[in-house]
Amino acid sequence: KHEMAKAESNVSDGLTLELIRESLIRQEDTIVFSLIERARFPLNSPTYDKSYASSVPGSGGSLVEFIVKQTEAIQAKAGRYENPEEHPFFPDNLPPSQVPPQKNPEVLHPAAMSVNINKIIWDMYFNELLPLFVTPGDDGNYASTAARDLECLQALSRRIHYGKLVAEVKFRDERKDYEPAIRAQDRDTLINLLTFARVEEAVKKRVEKKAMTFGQEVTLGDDGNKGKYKVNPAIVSRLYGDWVIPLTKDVEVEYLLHRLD
Ligand SMILES: O=C(O)C(=O)C[C@]1(C(=O)O)C=C[C@@H](O)C=C1
Repeated sequence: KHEMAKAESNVSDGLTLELIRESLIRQEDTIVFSLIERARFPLNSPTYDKSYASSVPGSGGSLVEFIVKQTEAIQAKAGRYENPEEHPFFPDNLPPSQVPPQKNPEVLHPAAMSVNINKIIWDMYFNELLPLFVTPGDDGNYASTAARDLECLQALSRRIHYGKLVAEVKFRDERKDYEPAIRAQDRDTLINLLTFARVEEAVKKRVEKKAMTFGQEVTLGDDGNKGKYKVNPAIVSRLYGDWVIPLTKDVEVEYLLHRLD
């Protein structure tokens, strides 16, 4: 199947829309599982409270900011952000990679480097999404809570910034259609070109089903827990419909606008 997809593509590096969509589908598993893991804890609002962590040296903000900045610094040294699929939430003052450079194939246009919408993802996650899928309350597990938040943020960020690869392959496949719109810097036409409404509907239905499947209570014996899920499947579908897909499309448009620079 993969070989066929490759053969159909005129692209030398084997990048095809079909392969990229397979990766997006696989990443749905990671996102749904990371939400389930976060939902084990209640909101735990001190995790996000600037006064709670103010005595932690170098936190400069909340406990979650401290965990994310420190983790990103370690991962930067290990070469994580040399990979074009990874984007830091706090790109300023990250230490350089200390591992030998990897030979990542140059798939994307160099302008891709400047597209990072993690600030928007951060605000969406904490202000809109989190209150929808965790229970209110406080069990004191703030460090674990922050670690789970980081996993959700990284999974969402990777998926949304995959829009760069999606856009690149669409551009190569339909250059004649995309070039005039890019020259005219015409966002509306670009959005129309890159939108597949039926694919979006399928994505939303599939993530809802994954939330039901992965988030069910597994018991031996009676089915007293039937219909109870660890994360509300309707909210996972809404996460995709309201945020993940629109933000992926924003990344696609931003990337395409600079594709001919
Ligand atoms: O699969 C694509 O073609 C994408 O561009 C990805 C995606 C998505 O975010 O799931 C975004 C826009 C399309 O309308 C369909 C799906």
